[in-house]
Amino acid sequence: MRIGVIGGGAWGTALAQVAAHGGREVLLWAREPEVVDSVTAERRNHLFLPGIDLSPTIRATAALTDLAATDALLVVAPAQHVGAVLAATPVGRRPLVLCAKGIEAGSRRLVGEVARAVHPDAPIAVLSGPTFAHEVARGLPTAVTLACEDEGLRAALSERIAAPHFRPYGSSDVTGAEIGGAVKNVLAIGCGVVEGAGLGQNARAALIARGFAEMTRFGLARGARAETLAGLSGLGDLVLTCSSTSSRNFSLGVGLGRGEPAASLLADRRTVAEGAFTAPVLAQAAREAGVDMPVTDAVCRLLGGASATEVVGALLARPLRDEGV
Ligand SMILES: NC(=O)c1ccc[n+]([C@@H]2O[C@H](COP(=O)([O-])OP(=O)(O)OC[C@H]3O[C@@H](n4cnc5c(N)ncnc54)[C@H](O)[C@@H]3O)[C@@H](O)[C@H]2O)c1
Ligand SMILES: O=P(O)(O)OC[C@H](O)CO
Repeated sequence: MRIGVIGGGAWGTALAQVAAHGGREVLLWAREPEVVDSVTAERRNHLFLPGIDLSPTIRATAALTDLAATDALLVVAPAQHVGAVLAATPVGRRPLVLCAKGIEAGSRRLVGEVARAVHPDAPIAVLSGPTFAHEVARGLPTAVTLACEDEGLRAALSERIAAPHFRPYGSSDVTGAEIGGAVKNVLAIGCGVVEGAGLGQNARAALIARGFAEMTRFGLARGARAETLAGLSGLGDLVLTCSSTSSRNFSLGVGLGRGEPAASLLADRRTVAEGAFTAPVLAQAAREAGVDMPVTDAVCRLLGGASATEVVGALLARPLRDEGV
């Protein structure tokens, strides 16, 4: 199976490195000409994944049409751009493995829904989990969820993507795998705020636990399975992203918690903090589904300029309730 990767950011490049394990050929499409040039000439991606020597079997291209020569595509463009990039990609009936974590603004569609609308004949899989790109690219042990309804395709993709340090666990719950990854980015911004505002580790643990409760409420309402949300792509990724400044979402929250305005934190950044785009869409989708998501609403207020003191005070002042989901 020849693998194509759409997106030469940190994660697309790290996944290309995994897929190239053992000398297997990979074609990486990057939007930035300097990425194509540096991967081709130096086996490096200075822009998005500096310091990593890439496999010589990764070939880079600036032409999406070149991906016609591959058998399966890993889609690693940011969630807000997946629709446009896929529309320009020859796909047909080839499997799309979706690796972006987010919900499309405007349409409020999960990435899988976007991909199905653009390429209805392509089978869909989702790869998601606790995966900092720089760790994966360095060969550190990592496990992910690989969700696909078709059992045979799931097994074939898992075999093809697995490497000694990179272990996919199969699931048929595509929606659950998508929702965990999208929601955890929003919650990670909240955890970053707790850190930046100096609110303590008790508050962070409470936010992770109550955030997981609202991820579960939203996921179940959208047809996800509880076991998926409690697995690598849900709780596993939530714990990772809520605990480290290696996370762009957590770091954005740290800045907000210190009182820096969202606009300046987001301006001119080359890397993506998906939660900032997903938060308002998720809040709207939750309202429409009648699902209570107070932490997500709080993150929206913080992104809109409200102070951490005011937002956290309002969260704590909500009426007392039983724990549960
Ligand atoms: N970096 C990680 O550790 C990691 C891990 C797992 C999942 N992800 C997810 O992977 C996705 C891609 O993130 P990343 O970290 O590789 O990106 P990145 O932050 O390293 O780089 C930004 C990416 O956005 C692309 N981009 C910017 N504007 C674009 C446009 N108009 N059209 C198409 N592409 C555009 C750039 O080409 C680049 O590939 C995100 O959904 C992210 O949540 C990232
Ligand atoms: O840097 P973040 O916040 O986009 O997180 C990266 C990955 O999604 C962690 O699994």
